[in-house]
Amino acid sequence: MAVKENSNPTVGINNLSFTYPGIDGHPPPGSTPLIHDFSLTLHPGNRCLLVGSNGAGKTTILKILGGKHMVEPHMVRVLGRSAFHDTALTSSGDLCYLGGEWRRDVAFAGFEVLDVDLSWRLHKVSDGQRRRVQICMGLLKPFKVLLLDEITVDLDVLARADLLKFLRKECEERGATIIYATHIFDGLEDWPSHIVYVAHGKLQLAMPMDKVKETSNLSLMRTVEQWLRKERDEARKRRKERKANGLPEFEKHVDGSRVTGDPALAAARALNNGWAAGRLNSTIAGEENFVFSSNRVLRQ
Ligand SMILES: Nc1ncnc2c1ncn2[C@@H]1O[C@H](COP(=O)(O)OP(=O)(O)OP(=O)(O)O)[C@@H](O)[C@H]1O
Repeated sequence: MAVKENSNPTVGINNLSFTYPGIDGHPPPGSTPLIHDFSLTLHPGNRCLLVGSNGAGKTTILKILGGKHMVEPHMVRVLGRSAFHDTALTSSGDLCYLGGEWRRDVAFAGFEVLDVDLSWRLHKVSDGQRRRVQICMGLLKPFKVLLLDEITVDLDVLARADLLKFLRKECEERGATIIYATHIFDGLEDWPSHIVYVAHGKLQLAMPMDKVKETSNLSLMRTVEQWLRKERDEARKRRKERKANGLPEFEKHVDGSRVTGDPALAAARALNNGWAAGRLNSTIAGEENFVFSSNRVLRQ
C-alpha cells in the first residue's frame, strides 16, 4: 500500500509545549518549556525516524504521544483522538508505545518474527531474549500507530533485521504509522520514509528520506552525525560568547521534579501547559514537506 498523504493524519502534533511539572503539578516558576512549539503531521504508512542528541526530548515526545503525560487535547492528536484523555486508544491496541518499560499485553504475531521460544523462562534468559519477548508482547495487537523508543539495543543482528522488516511491512501493507527514536542506525539506511530531528525540545527538521538523500551524499548515520556535530559546535560557541560577556557559561534552567508517567497520577495534577505557542507549520505530509523550523540549528 502506498503512503496515503491525502488521508487523514494518524499523528498530529500542533504547537506542542510541555514542561515536567513541579511537586505542585504546575510548571516551576521561571521554567522554560522542555518541549517548545513542536508541530508534526504523519500519515498512514509513514515510518518516521526520530533523532536527536541525548536529552533532546525524544522520549518525552513519544511518551506524550503515547498518552503518558497530560497535555491540552488539541496539542496532540493520535488517530484524531487525545491519547491521554481517551484511554481506549491504548487499551484497544490501536496506539502502542514500546519503550524501556515492560508491557503486559499478551499477543501473538511477534513470536514468529522474533523467534521467541516458548520454553524460555524470564529469570533465566539473556537480556536480548528478554527484550525479544517484551517487544513481541507489545506488537501482538495490530497497532495503527506504534511508538518505539530505542527498543532494539539488546537484539542480535538477525533479530533486529527481521523486526525492522516486519515493521516496514506493517506500514506498507496495513498503513500503520511508526515513530522510532533511536541512536542506532545499523540497517536503517532504507527503512524510514521520513526523518525528524529534534534538539533542545524543538523541531529542527522534518523531511522525507528521499529529500535527505537529495541533500546529502553521506550515509544516514553520517548525515545525522553532521547535524549533531553542528548543534554541539553552536552550543559551544554560545557558551564561549556568554563567558566572554561575563555571563555564566551555562544558562540556568529551572527543573520540574522528576515525575512518573502514570496517567492516573498525572490526571490528579493540574494541567501543566498553556505556554505561549508560536507557529512552526512543520509537516512532513505531501510534496511541500521540506520544512525547517524557525529555531533551526542547521543553517546553510
Ligand atoms: N520524568 C521527568 N521529570 C523531569 N524531567 C525529565 C523527566 N524525564 C526526562 N526529563 C528531562 O527532560 C529532558 C529530555 O529528556 P528525554 O528523555 O525526553 O530525552 P531523549 O531525547 O529521549 O534523550 P536520550 O537520547 O538520552 O534518551 C532531559 O533534560 C531530562 O532530564
